[in-house]
Amino acid sequence: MSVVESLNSDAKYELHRNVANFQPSLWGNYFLQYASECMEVDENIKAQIEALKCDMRKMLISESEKPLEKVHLIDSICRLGVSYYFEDEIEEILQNIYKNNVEDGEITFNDNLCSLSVLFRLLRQQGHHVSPNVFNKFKNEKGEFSEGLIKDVKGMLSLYEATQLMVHGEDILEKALAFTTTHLESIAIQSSHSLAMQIKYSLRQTLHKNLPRLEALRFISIYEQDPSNNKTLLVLAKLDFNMLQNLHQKEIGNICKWWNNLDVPNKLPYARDRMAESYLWAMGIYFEPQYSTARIIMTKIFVIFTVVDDTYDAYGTIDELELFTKTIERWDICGLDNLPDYMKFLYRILFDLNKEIEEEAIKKGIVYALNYYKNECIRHIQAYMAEARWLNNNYQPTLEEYNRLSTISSGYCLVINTCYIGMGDIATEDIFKWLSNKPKVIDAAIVLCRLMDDIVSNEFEQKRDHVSSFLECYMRQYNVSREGAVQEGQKRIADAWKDMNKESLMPTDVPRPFLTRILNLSRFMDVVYKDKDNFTHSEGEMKTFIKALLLDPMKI
Ligand SMILES: CC(C)=CCC/C(C)=C/COP(=O)(O)OP(=O)(O)O
Repeated sequence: MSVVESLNSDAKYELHRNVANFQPSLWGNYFLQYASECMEVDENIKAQIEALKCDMRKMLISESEKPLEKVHLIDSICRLGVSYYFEDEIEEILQNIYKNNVEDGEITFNDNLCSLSVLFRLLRQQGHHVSPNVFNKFKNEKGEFSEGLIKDVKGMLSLYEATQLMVHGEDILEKALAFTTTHLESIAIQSSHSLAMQIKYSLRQTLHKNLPRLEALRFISIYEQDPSNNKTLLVLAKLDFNMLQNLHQKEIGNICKWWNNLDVPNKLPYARDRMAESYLWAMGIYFEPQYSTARIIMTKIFVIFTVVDDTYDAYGTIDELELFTKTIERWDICGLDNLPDYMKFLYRILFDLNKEIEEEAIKKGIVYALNYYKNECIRHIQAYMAEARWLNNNYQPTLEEYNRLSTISSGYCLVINTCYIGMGDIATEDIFKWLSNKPKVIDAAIVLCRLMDDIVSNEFEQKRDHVSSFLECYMRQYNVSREGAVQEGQKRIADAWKDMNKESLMPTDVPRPFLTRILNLSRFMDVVYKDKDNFTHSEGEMKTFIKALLLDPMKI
């Protein structure tokens, strides 16, 4: 019996299935047109980029530029999305500034609010401990931020962006955040110039929490309008944007071909088909050319586990799910006979993905990573199963029970594990050991992911039978309103950002590229789950992001 026939026969026997009515994919096989065997970049473009990089490098290391001018240049390089070409130079320049112009954590430059805020943000971004006391000089005798600052809109905006790097206990940054938010909100309403547009954007999407590709896309158009821009840098950013877009198009094209051949949307029509959205998630983790294979594997993780999630959350019956879970625990392709056809099909897809990950780990010489991947995968599925049992038994978990399980079922432990495999042999066994001990930075990212998802998905999920989320558990346990629970969730999300910021300061537990992946995963949550679940309901902003990053080339 085919999978579709077996689905129809289920209907005849009226098995209780919990269907979620997800919208079909917006993209179908649109991306198939980009599928390509050749992943090489056009030689001519490569040469142009190389020449521009060379000029920029000379500018960066030249002695003539004043330190704060270099700080602004570095800021533009980062925001235009090309800092990955100049990592060593940027690190050295900021290191020198830190050595020469920071004493006991205090920045000794005496400059305007805008420059100091940019410098503070860049130093923190690079992991340097700098004190926010540098902003004390902008306070009045009452210890409040001086009203005179309101006229300095650029400075206010820069300070606002700098506050996003705050860690726990930084009262001055909390105050700066409240002060700048209030005033920027009113400036944005009153004013109509281009700065007002930037303010509106930043109030909704801060720089620190934005996905690097989206920031590059936006900042290129702002930088282009800036009369004092650096033309070499602007052209480099535009050419690089198109070069990356071209590579990303080929990757999503090849993934689309694989997905089409599997024919999942027809065979498992109950599940979300979010191939393009999954690619954006993977591209959010790493966009650089060297992560091409890693992006493809991560897209497959997201798109397949979305189907697995919908199988556990909605379609599968409890008996089928118990069988499926046991099959996963055996980690073997044998013994599928007991599974219904639709699950055999799903299991085979998952099995093939595991094989692909295994081959990649062997190729990269990091076979030790596989055991961690397997354990995480099984733990993740077992958490889905436990939630399905709760739902089946109408069990209402306590907040502690919910937190324990839902942080595993969020999938972020599995996602982080797999994305490290894609980083190759810099991912030593110690990195996986560190990860399996759930360090604070991982914990923070997982809590953030769980809560952001729960806050925005809650209403849609509760339309069908769905296990309690953080909101229900918190409301029950503390007898508070939904609003009160949302507020508590938001406070925990803000705390999680502070933890992540703190854990990213030197000395870090692991090299920075591993922290960048976690930061990017959290950024994806901020961009996509801020006020609705744009991954599931992908017709709005998500469609705009995909179109802007993967369809529309940049005009040079
Ligand atoms: C492994 C991962 C992260 C896969 C990504 C796909 C996915 C399950 C997204 C969240 O869906 P959801 O909002 O329905 O999730 P949940 O059921 O956990 O609330």
